Amino acid sequence: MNAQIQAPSSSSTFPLPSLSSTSRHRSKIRLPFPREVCSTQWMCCCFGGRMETFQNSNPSKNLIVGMHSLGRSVAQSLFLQPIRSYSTLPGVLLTSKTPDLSTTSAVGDEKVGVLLLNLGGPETLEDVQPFLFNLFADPDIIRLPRLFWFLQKPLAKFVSVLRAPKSKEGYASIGGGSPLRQITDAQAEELKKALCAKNVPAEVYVGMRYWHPFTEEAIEQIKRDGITKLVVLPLYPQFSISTSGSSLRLLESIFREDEYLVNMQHTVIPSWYQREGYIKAMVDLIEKELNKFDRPEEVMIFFSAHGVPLAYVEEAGDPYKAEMEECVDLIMEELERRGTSNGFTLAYQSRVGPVEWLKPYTDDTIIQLGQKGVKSLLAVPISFVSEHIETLEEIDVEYKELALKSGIENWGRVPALGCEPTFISDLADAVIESLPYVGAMAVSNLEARQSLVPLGSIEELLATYDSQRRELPPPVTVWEWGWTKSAETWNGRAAMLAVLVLLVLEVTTGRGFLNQWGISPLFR
Ligand SMILES: C=CC1=C(C)c2cc3[nH]c(cc4nc(cc5[nH]c(cc1n2)c(C)c5CCC(=O)O)C(CCC(=O)O)=C4C)c(C)c3C=C
Ligand SMILES: [Fe+2]
Repeated sequence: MNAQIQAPSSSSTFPLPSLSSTSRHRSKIRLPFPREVCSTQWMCCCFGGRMETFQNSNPSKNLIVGMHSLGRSVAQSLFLQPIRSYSTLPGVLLTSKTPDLSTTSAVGDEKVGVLLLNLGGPETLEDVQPFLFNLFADPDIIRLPRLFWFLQKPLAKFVSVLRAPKSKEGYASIGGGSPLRQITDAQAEELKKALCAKNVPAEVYVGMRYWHPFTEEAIEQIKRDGITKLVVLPLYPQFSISTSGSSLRLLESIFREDEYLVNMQHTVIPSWYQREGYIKAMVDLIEKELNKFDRPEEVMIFFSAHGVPLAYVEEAGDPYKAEMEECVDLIMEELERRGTSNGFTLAYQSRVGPVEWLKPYTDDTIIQLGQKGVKSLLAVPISFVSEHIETLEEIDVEYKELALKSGIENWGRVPALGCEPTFISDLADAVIESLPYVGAMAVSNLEARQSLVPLGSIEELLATYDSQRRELPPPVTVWEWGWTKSAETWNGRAAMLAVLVLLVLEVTTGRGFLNQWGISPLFR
């Protein structure tokens, strides 16, 4: 084990250890949290000791990977806990997957709730522009330098109006709206049933970041229902500042303001891509689609993940890329264990705006694969567990067309997990495993709240990988003459500044180009 763990102080986070990867080609996983001194007892119980116990009693590699998943997910739910809950760790961690609820008091007098966090999507074409406004108004999506924070909303209005026609076209082509709400509601329903079947009755809520039902609405319902223990489960397998991070940031600000919520015990499972059940469910779906090809062994498995701007990973420390790569490795290892050893590629799709995003890009990669003579391609959407515009339109229509044009003859696509029973059952297990670690909260005064509640820990979690928050250092600082990357960047910045100046003039004087075009009410 190369993991090092912080000694948690009453106000510090439990870190996420870098588990030694079982990957064939992974060099190393970047640790998104600072490596500091560790409470040896805690580390031993939670990781070192536990891993040994499992390895001794169950030498199969399969199981070890599974325990990695368990260790990681439990660790992830733990690192948001206050120090006083960790005296319960060792015993519980060494028990079976389903803890004895009579000792964890997860039910009984307690009312357990699960809050599923998701992105949300426009339900009609009229919703598209306001949905895009909400998305671009999120400082975790458009990250402005501190000096320009006051422009976040006007800029969001501007960008959302500019993008709306293109987005509307996409949503129109998939039936006039996003299926996300319907699918997430169905997942919530199935999760509730799965929890009940595992003897953990719980209410399951859906809180969307950018459209209905908004996270705020879900929280109101949670309060009305008198939930006393809450498990927060973002529906993104891998963590990104722009997705789970943004939702947690919002949740933290809601919790901070609310007396009821400050008193409610909760825990967070920030990412869960390593879970055995999730990996197996993905592999089941891949195998099924592979077998539809005439020659399954010749098919290139093409993982396509939603991209993020490169600076999120390189400057802000977003663990997204590392988690994505590890997730793909785990899936390929499980496939190999089952006797499938196809070639595979990971690429990133859906970039927006002028900055550089994670590479390789999906479109470029498809063209290259065609040039290399690949004839059969199976696309696997990997960053999201529901069908949505980027699977139904971008992959199924745009990338398929590009692939066929590029010389690929046989095309297939793995469906999103949706309500796959193995997947839902694994989510239920993740919730149950996290219950014993739902934190006790401080109630009395602000100081106590700041030092003991997990909320403060969310803040620290966010700060550890995202220390500069919105102030990302410029990706290119030195000017180079010619049609160079730096020239492009500086031109882009100059244009951006000009737009900002025009917007400010528009807002302050009520005159300008938007007025002339008759769209000035945008800023009201
Ligand atoms: C893991 C998943 C996602 C990441 C990471 C992510 C980052 C990210 N997205 C945008 C901009 C847009 N995203 C849009 C839609 C959208 N994004 C995700 C997931 C991730 N986004 C989903 C599931 C959806 C679709 C929801 C649906 O309605 O079906 C859109 C709107 C659609 C469009 O116009 O293309 C935008 C815009 C950025 C800028 C970003 C990282 C900074
Ligand atoms: Fe997105």
